[in-house]
Amino acid sequence: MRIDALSIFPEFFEVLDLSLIGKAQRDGLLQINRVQLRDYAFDRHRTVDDTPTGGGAGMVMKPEPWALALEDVLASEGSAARPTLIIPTPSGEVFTQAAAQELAEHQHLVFAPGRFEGIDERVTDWAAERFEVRRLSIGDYVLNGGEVAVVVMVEAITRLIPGVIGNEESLAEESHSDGLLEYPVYTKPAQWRGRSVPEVLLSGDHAKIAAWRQEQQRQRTRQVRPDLWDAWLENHSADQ
Ligand SMILES: Nc1ccc2ncsc2c1
Repeated sequence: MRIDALSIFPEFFEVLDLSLIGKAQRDGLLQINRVQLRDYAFDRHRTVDDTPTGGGAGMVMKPEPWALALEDVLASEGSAARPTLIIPTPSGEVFTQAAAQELAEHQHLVFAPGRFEGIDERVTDWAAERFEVRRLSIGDYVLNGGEVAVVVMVEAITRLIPGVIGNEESLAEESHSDGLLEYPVYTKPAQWRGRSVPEVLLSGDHAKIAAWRQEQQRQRTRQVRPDLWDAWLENHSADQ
């Protein structure tokens, strides 16, 4: 997979050179290009924003630097396939594990995180003629920009690429991978500050342990995320 991450603060993406995502790049499973948007602003101050047309507070990101940067990405695109342009925005569809799993199948993802009050809307319309455009939100709260959302989405997506995390089996048992929250985990010592590991986990009975873990997932999901629990029940009504 190739990823292009465009921003006026590309330093945010240096964290992706760490740990498993960094190793995946070194192993050739992944290529992440960081692009400085200001390299596509050619006035003396390399301006990327301007006042909102129609008035209002703050500043809006100018369209031209984005179009020039995205055209360079397209020019360097090796395959005939249209790259997927992900615009992180609080007004987008919610990014979920299902979205991460779908996007992990794509060969080329381009991220265009805005700052200020957002990017001139015409960039989205222009890009839709050249990319598959997805406007995605990581949740309902206020951020100063989309760069941290890019880091969240890149980690969630790229960890699903075969070979990126050593233990592929663990993927199947994680929160949201099967629609349920994950079960509680324990390790040694069996007794810690007066607290014991659940007996069943010491039984060696793998069937009992699996059943206990499944029940823990269901209880935790029902208590903490009734929305997920209702969806899970709907999808598993035949099992009940
Ligand atoms: N404020 C805010 C909230 C969610 C979100 N997702 C992608 S960019 C963004 C910005």
